[in-house]
Amino acid sequence: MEYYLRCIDCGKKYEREDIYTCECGGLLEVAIDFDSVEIDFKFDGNELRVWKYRCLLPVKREPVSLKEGGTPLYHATKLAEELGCKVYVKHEGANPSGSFKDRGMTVGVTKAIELGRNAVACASTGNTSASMAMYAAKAGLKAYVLLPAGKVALGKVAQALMHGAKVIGIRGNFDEALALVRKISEEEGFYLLNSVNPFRLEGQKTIAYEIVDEIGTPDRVVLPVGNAGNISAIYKGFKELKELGLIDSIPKMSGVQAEGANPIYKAVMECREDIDPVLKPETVATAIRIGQPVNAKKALRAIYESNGTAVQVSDEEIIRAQKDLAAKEGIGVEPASAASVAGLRKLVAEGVVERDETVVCITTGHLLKDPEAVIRACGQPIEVDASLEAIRAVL
Ligand SMILES: Cc1ncc(COP(=O)(O)O)c(C=O)c1O
Ligand SMILES: N[C@@H](CCOP(=O)(O)O)C(=O)O
Repeated sequence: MEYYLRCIDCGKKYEREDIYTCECGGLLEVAIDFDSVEIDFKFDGNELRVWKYRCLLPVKREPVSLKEGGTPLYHATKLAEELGCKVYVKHEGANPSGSFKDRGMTVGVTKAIELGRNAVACASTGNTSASMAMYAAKAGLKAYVLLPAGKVALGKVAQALMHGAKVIGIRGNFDEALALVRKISEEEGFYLLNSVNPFRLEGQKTIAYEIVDEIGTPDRVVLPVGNAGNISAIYKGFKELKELGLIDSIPKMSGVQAEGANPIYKAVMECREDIDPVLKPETVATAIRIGQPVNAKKALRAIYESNGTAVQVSDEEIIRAQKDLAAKEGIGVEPASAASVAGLRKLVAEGVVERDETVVCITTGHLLKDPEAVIRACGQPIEVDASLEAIRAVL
């Protein structure tokens, strides 16, 4: 498969692969030469995993893989009953490190090795660091992580530490950490694995491929938006399938943000092509506590070109959706992931989603990522004396 990097703003093409942005400052995307592609997979719902679609992934060597992808797509019957549309939940929390980031990291870390790098780096609200540390460990690379100190869920910090990353908390927010890691990576020659890296997003586009593989093209995909890489990647995946003649339509890409971290939502409401940063983002969904999404332009194009939309939800709505997914559908997700269902509820209430639509909500991370949020939402377990009487009294 032939491909090159192309600037989404000025269109400049690059054969070299060791860059993240264009000379003009624009974001880069991997442009595939479709005439050179030989499709060697079937959409038959079988053997789902990222590397099933290798003929559409821009790597040349054997991938660094931990068997990512192939995540369950649940028919959420109780939510469907409540909302009056057909609802599926694609649970990305079932990936090896517990989030969708693994799809990106398997490609990104493979590219790091192709480019001869021995160290990778990222800024993170948690999941990117957990995933990068895991894949760096598998590949034998050094891993450096910058986190907003005290603002990352404990499960994610634990993963990054245990997989051997050097974890540095900064007294600042995620957006500041990202600006710093971009500079330090350039100075030190670290391979940057945030979603500004176009190769990482290539792995994440396989979410679209897997959805089509299992149920065909849905009418709408609803997902949480933070740094805005995932919505851009999934849209790219659907768009490629359409350009290859493998599907006829593209789902309406619908992004959900927390009220306290909502730059994409605000831009969509004002029909703008770029954002005004939110300088002090705040939400219980720490994974999407991001005020200046690096992929804003790509995400806004994905939303407009697919006739999608954006919606904002409150922290209370997020926690209610998290509890409902867990208690009514048996799907355990972290708060940011539940934003997808909270957002779908709002879109149905506002009449944006039509009753006969087939909707896929992406739940991006596992419940166990953020145990402290669970205790805040559900309280501590009851403690009683070790006797049957005491137990019966609280049943
Ligand atoms: C669990 C979870 N959900 C959603 C997001 C948002 O994804 P994106 O940054 O690609 O918009 C992130 C991280 O960014 C995340 O960790
Ligand atoms: N939620 C993210 C934030 C960083 O996003 P990225 O996609 O640019 O790596 C995280 O898990 O750190």
